Amino acid sequence: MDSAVSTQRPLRVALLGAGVVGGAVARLLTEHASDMAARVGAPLEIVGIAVRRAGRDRSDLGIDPRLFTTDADDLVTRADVVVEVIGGIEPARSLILSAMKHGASVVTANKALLAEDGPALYAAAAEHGVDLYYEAAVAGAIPLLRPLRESLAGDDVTKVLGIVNGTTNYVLDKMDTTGAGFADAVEQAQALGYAEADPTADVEGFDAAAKAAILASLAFHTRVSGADVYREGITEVTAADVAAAREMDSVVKLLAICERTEAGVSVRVHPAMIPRSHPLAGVREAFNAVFVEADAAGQLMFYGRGAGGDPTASAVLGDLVAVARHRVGGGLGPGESSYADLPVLTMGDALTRYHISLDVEDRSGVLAQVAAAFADHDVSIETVRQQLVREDGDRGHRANLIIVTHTATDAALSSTVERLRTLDVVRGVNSVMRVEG
Ligand SMILES: NC(=O)c1ccc[n+]([C@@H]2O[C@H](COP(=O)([O-])OP(=O)(O)OC[C@H]3O[C@@H](n4cnc5c(N)ncnc54)[C@H](O)[C@@H]3O)[C@@H](O)[C@H]2O)c1
Ligand SMILES: N[C@@H](CCO)C(=O)O
Ligand code: NA
Repeated sequence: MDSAVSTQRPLRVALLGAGVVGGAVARLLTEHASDMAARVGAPLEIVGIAVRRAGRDRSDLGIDPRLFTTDADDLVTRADVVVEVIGGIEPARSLILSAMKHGASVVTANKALLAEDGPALYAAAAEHGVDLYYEAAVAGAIPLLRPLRESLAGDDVTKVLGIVNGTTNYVLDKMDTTGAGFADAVEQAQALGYAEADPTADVEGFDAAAKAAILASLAFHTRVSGADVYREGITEVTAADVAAAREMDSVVKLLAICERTEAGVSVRVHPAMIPRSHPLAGVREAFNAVFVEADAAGQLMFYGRGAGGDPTASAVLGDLVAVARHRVGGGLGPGESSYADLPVLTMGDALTRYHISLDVEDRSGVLAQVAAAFADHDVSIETVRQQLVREDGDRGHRANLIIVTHTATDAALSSTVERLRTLDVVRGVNSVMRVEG
């Protein structure tokens, strides 16, 4: 340790939560204490770790057991930096606000809270002159928020598109490659520490929607909350959808899509087919990948581990070093930037493409009726493929019709599907999936 470090008073770090992420943060912070001190310019001293249950054996973390406390309210009043890795809205929000009020900078991995109440946290940070950093909240270990918030601050971001939930990517990957069932794959993701405490947040797309809100807010200098994000999870993705994608030489991925258009910003999370040749199709297991498009920079791609204890702790510790440096050398990181205040569009206005697989009667005039449903909604068809399926009793042959559209508004596309469902000649809608890439 250099002499400058040893003469600085230690910075007091309070850790809230010792679960998957908190445990990894505590262990790595202890193992790398002298390097961290050299990088910060002062030693980092853990003054306490708030846990829900005292007395549990946590000897694997290599932490003095006397540091564990169940009194988080007290702990946040006696720290220079508070690291919140409890998750959820309360008591995380009250603890963060109290920490700031008592002068502490905050590092958090809590996307749910940021997407629900980010502006209030930013306002409190500004009021009390402290930092709020949260790189771990989106795409875990991948440096993504700092590039958006700082490196690209001089550019105009037009689109952010990516896979930001490791659990669902793991599940879809296992369903595609090993034929694993949905429940088994979710259980494996939980055992590996990828899933949220309640995996509903992952599989229903809430986790990805929270991340999309954070990404859109930073990318477009506009407040976007989790509630503004159109959301569909993966629980409705069927084996038929995965098979339909395979037929198209495509895969199904849960995508987060943030776009700036003439009219405003569109932010959505839903499963979509992407061609196997697309770089996002090659993102396997619990990995994350995010494309960013900016006017001057062009296309950028970020790839890495988006979940798991150590990868997430890497991002938390990077933030901890950044805010601790500010404590030593003065200054603050950037606060909220929402000056652009662009309108957030509804899903109906989003521009997308659909892949639709229909079972139809195979006789004259059927294609014309189907085509008319598209034309009536001003949706242009890109390709149509027909396969004979089998005899269907007295009703003659049945065929499988696979239609891929050109780009249209989601409102026009979904109305088209509604119309198709009402046609007598359409015997069943096998699969409807948006297409990206
Ligand atoms: N696991 C990941 O891969 C990952 C990745 C990125 C971000 N995150 C985020 O990190 C945060 C923590 O996630 P995790 O996976 O470590 O969850 P976890 O459930 O493993 O850990 C949370 C811990 O907080 C404790 N806790 C709950 N309420 C508490 C309270 N009032 N006081 C003290 N402790 C309390 C729980 O007992 C638990 O041990 C969440 O916000 C999550 O969204 C997780
Ligand atoms: N549950 C989240 C953790 C990372 O935020 C995921 O699976 O991606
Ligand atoms: Na990150």
